[in-house]
Amino acid sequence: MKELKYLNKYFLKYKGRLLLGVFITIIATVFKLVVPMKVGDSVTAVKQYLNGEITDIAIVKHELLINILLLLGAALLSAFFTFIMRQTFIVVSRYVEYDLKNEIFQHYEKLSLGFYKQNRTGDLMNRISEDVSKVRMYVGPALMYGITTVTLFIVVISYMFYKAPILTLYAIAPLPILSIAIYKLSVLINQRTTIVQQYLSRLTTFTQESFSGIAVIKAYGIEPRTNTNFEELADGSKVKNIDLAKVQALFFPLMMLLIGVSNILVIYIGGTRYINGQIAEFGTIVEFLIYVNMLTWPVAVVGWITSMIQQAEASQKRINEFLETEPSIQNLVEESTPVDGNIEFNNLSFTYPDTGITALKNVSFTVKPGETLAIIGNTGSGKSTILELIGRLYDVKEEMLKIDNTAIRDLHLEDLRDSIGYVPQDAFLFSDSLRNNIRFGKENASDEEVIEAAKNAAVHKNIIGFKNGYDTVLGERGITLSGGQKQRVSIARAIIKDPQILLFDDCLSAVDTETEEEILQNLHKISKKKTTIIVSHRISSAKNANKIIVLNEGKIIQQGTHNELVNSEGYYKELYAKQLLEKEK
Ligand SMILES: Nc1ncnc2c1ncn2[C@@H]1O[C@H](COP(=O)(O)OP(=O)(O)OP(=O)(O)O)[C@@H](O)[C@H]1O
Repeated sequence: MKELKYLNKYFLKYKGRLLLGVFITIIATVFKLVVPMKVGDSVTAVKQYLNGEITDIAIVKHELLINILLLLGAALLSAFFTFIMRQTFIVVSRYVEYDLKNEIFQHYEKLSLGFYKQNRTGDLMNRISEDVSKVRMYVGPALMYGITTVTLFIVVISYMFYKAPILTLYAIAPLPILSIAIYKLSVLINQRTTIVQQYLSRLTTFTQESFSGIAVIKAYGIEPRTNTNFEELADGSKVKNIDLAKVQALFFPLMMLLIGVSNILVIYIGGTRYINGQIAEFGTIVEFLIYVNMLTWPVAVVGWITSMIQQAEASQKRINEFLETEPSIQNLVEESTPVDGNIEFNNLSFTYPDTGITALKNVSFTVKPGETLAIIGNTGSGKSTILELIGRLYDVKEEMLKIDNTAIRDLHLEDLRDSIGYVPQDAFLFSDSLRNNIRFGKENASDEEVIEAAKNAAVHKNIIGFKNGYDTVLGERGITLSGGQKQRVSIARAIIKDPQILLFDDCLSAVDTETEEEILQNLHKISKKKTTIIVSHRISSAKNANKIIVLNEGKIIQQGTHNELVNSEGYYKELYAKQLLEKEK
């Protein structure tokens, strides 16, 4: 229960509703008690008439009528209060589920990129959906049935002892066995359910990947292999589901068996004691039979509740693990720190904490507002890492990276990120309209602004060519757009933000050279007072930059302007010659 203590704050938040729930549960239970009482009284009255203890049939009829009315009233009231009881506990559990999901999601969003690299997306999703659902079972049904059971036990068993103590002992004797058996069965059911869920999630992942990668599957003609793999997984899932069904099938027969034993004991012991005169009223036996049946479900529920709590504890532990994870990148300043965009790398070396790969070694350069820096280099030479550090996705030593002469960690994190327009290498578009995908950079942007940004990113013509224009909804991961179109929508998103620093990570790789030229010219116009960094493999993207640095294995091996670099021996000149040759071919 240690982990579940985390939920106490929610119990406190909804204490009013919960207390009302407890109160209503008690009332509903008391009304439930009236039903067997009145059935017992009715049977006793009939028996007394048959024995000749009551001679006037009118008296018996009158008592039966009163009993029926009371019975009906009590049953209706009990049903009504049971309905209200569900409205309190189950509704609270839904509120808690909602709060907890929001809390987890908001916490996820605060966590640093490293966290997402270390944990699989499926796992993150499972904790926010599956685990929260299991925790809800503790807050809702487990609590509700727990309170109902305790109330019913106290009220019914006390009354039974009051009526016939010895008979009560016999009647309730099999109930603990039932509770333990149901508990054991529930544990088994849970174990098998977990396995079934694991199979299901493997099947879902496989199916999702197959559909996402359908183009590759078709191109390689591996549909038969994919079908076989699916069949194997589905077969495994089927076997585990059958295993689960077998133990589930035991649940009700086991319950019936033990109720049967209790009933036999009540009839036998009750009958014997009535004959011996140890029980005064015949109706007591009938009354007890109803009580035993009334108690059976709550007793079975004890086992179920126990396993529900165990599962919730395990789930809450997994949730707490993430909730207790602190974001490795934290905002350290209170006051607002507007950013001008003077970027300074000072002998910066950086090693990725998770892999230990040293991506940058003694890198130094400066870029000022109004300037464009181009970074050229082989794959894996550390170009993207430079951009990630400017966005403070990772921390470095204070003196190594400054913006506006202030260590990057001394800038307000929100101000820093607000001042950056970042276009990643792998353009990610949401399954939404093109307009909203561009607006993502500026939520309240007008249609004119969206069009202007799209024009600057040289994608406007493509967009208006679509039947629905800016309202074209993109499929999952923007599959309706070509690679180059996706890159340009992603550029438009950064442009519309109108940030002080623009970071382009090899985002023109999929556009032809003419379009590249058009975009670069537009960028030149709009970034007159901004700091721009363009990462590229192409000389054409870099040539007009104020400064170019060439990276190799994390080190700057050349720097200068295009003219300076083409006139000195080295990587840049060779690349230029190679790309010029390719263009002429
Ligand atoms: N998130 C990460 N965690 C650990 N190592 C990383 C991470 N990102 C990059 N690296 C490693 O750091 C090195 C530099 O990578 P980086 O992405 O900066 O290169 P790049 O020059 O941008 O390459 P490309 O042109 O292929 O995009 C590589 O060896 C890479 O494997």
